[in-house]
Amino acid sequence: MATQPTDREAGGAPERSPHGGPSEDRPGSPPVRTGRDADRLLLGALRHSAGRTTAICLLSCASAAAAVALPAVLGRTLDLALDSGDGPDGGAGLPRWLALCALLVAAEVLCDAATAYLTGVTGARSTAWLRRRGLGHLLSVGPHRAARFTSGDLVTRLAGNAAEAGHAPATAAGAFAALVTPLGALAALLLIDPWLAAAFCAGVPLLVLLLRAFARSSSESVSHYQRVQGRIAAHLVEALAGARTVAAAGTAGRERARVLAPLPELSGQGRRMWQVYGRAVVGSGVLVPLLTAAVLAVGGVRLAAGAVSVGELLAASRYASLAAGIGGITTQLSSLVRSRAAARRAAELLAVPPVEHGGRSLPPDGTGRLELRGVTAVRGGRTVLRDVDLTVPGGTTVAVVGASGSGKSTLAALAGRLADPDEGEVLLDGVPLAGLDPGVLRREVGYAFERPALFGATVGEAIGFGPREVDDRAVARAARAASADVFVNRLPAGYGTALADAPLSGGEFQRLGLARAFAHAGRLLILDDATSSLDSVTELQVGRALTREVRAGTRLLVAHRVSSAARADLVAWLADGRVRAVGPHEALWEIPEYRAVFAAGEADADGAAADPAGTAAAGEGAR
Ligand SMILES: Nc1ncnc2c1ncn2[C@@H]1O[C@H](COP(=O)(O)OP(=O)(O)OP(=O)(O)O)[C@@H](O)[C@H]1O
Repeated sequence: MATQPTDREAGGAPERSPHGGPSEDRPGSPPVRTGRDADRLLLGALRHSAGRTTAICLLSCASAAAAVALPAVLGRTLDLALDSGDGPDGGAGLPRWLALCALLVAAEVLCDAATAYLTGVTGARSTAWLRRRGLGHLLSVGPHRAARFTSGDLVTRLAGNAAEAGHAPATAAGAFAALVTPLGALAALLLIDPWLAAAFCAGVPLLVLLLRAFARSSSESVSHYQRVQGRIAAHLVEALAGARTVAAAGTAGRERARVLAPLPELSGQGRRMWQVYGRAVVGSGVLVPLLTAAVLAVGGVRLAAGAVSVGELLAASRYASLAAGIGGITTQLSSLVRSRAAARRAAELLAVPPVEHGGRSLPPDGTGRLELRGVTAVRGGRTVLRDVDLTVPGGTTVAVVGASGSGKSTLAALAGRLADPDEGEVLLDGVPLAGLDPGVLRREVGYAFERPALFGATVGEAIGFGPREVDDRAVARAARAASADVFVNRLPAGYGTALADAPLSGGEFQRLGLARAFAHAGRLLILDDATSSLDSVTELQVGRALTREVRAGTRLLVAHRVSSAARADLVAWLADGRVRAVGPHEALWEIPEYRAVFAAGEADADGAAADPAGTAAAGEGAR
């Protein structure tokens, strides 16, 4: 058995990395250049939202310009108001300057509101773009390669990490604009009086050092934090998938401890992040008032010397705070650091190479001849199948048998290209599967699994779900062949019953999976342990219907029961990573080791062993 239901359903024998991240020891693993890949991904997101990002930039710059102009206009207004007491014309133009002040305040507020709206929209759209790309890529790499990530880790990457990375374009635009205000304020200080600008600039190197240290330490702890989050999510998904086993074993406490084991590490990294952030905020919090005070002190001296007016001093004090606002860029920087770390995790997913397909078709008159030539498959560093040669003539049914763990599911996955062999090739009607057009491949090769995943809103849709459209009659026919029609008709709305409202037993679930495979049967149908939950009578009925009522073609059945092997035209017996023998069941039955394969699996081994033709099928024990 493969490690967990989803792997089994995917038909692959995925390799797991013990730490839940990408497996680095896999042969053929891509080199993960995630730093550069992350930047490329963020640039892609930026290009995707170029229009909105530019608008954010322009609006933020307009708001910054209004903020920078306001102190000068206020200063001028103050000077005019002070002058108005000196003579009858002293206050001329004051109302206009007051109106300009009001206009600038209104412009700043409106620009900020529009920026906030666009920032939200851009973040959401970029996140959606990243998620679509990630999900599309994940589906294109195939179940075997995707299995290097655990489900929980994938959810974290596609949900949380994509959202964090998706905010990068808007944050970058905001950060750029956040520089405009301090730089504009510095320029204004320079214009009012160069000494004021010089007083401010004396403290700038300290501010730069502070920001650099922050960016470095923050990046490291944020990456670590996100990795630990992914690990917790992976454990949680495993625990939820195994909830029944955990409850039955009474190990809920132990499971909770396992899921939450990385929590102290997460909390440590969280504290470190806050410490780094806190240090930066305190640093800039101390530096900013000091800079403002220095500018004001120099401004006071210059006022006394008559080099600046009272209004200009008022403007200078405001410009000093605006220029010191460069320290506030820590917030944007922190957000960008998080986005980049998150983009790195999303880029790891995108670095997995997609399955490459050819564009070839199959000969129209092909019968479904399947050939495995020199096929080797390595799983977890162990060679599960070694140099396997197997030919299944078109239109025949071959049962693949062997002890548990002998590689039956691995072979079934390779036969329909749910995974590629590490060496050798698989051909269908003479065409290598790797060269086939993906549409042709999925139309002509069908699968049913031990634990199928059902998609669609209703039971009927779940059966009809597949590479081609099937009408209601075909759905009903397939359900009949899979012995599913009786229980489906008993459901409140028959085939129209919502899947969520259909209480299904394991065997009924399996029969819906079989019905789906039958409805879409192409020239090769692979049933990987897909009847294991059926009682012997139903299994016999399904076996017969498969020959008579489903589109004729080649069948490859992973079988554990004597009766399944006995009904097949040929049996391929796997042992020690090789095909030990291929032949009719009756002929193989003469070999004691072959009989022993079933003796271990059959509850009524004695009866079964004495019945090579499997005619005691109705009495054989379910596995
Ligand atoms: N992801 C994986 N990492 C490491 N080893 C794996 C992985 N998947 C499968 N294997 C190993 O490959 C071997 C073959 O697995 P496979 O599922 O093909 O066996 P099987 O014959 O179908 O077994 P069963 O009859 O129990 O279902 C097993 O020893 C299994 O432990």
